[in-house]
Amino acid sequence: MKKIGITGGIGSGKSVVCRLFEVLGVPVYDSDARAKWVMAHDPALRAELQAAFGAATFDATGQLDRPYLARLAFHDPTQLARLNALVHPHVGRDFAEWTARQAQDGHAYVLKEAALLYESGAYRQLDRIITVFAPQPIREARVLRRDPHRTAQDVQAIISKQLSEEEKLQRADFVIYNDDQHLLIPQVLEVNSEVVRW
Ligand SMILES: CC(C)(COP(=O)(O)OP(=O)(O)OC[C@H]1O[C@@H](n2cnc3c(N)ncnc32)[C@H](O)[C@@H]1O)[C@@H](O)C(=O)NCCC(=O)NCCS
Ligand SMILES: Nc1ncnc2c1ncn2[C@@H]1O[C@H](COP(=O)(O)OP(=O)(O)OP(=O)(O)O)[C@@H](O)[C@H]1O
Repeated sequence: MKKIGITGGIGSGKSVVCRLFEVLGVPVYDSDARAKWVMAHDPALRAELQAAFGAATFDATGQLDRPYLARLAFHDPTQLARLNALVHPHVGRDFAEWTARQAQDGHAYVLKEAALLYESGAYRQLDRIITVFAPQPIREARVLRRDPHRTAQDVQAIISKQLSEEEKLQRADFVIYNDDQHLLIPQVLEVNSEVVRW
């Protein structure tokens, strides 16, 4: 079974594009959601996070304090590198287990959706990569609409922690343009046929 990565900067529209692939019956692994899940549920990881980032990492009810971690990680490269080093190996293992389960259902391919496929090294587990592209002003506007708690400065700080779109475009096997100029569905159908054919 082929393993295809789908990446793109914050607000590029990865999740929207993945919903279209799901309509075609393609299983999608959502790295962001799974990272959130392991951080909430894996006792060893919770202990490691608390040791690395202090008692404030979890609130009084035991929930991960995401705004606290976002302030630390998205404004300090050392803290972000520590967080990534703790979380990404868990996501890599979780993806391998998930993929093994999907293989039993006879799918031609699965998708792994992640903002950080190259940065995390996850691309090495994958056969081909799709990049979803949108220009930065459009991405910023989308994220500010979607996440009212973030400021333009927050979004720019996150963008500065991600690989440039130019590099993602250069390294991609397929590009889907989600720039308000191109239609998404025909592009998804085209990529799907190429992946199935190859
Ligand atoms: C720092 C955290 C707690 C902030 O949580 P918050 O709810 O504010 O943001 P959320 O998780 O929804 O992320 C928003 C967007 O930021 C970007 N982003 C997330 N993590 C990272 C990262 N490590 N580096 C660069 N960009 C990132 C993505 O585009 C993401 O969709 C959270 O992002 C986190 O735990 N990140 C580390 C895990 C990770 O790398 N996840 C991304 C894919 S595996
Ligand atoms: N073509 C589009 N037209 C209008 N709105 C869009 C379009 N594509 C995405 N959006 C909206 O922009 C926002 C960002 O899209 P989405 O959540 O899919 O991005 P993402 O790449 O998954 O971002 P992140 O890295 O933050 O997870 C969402 O609110 C989504 O509904």
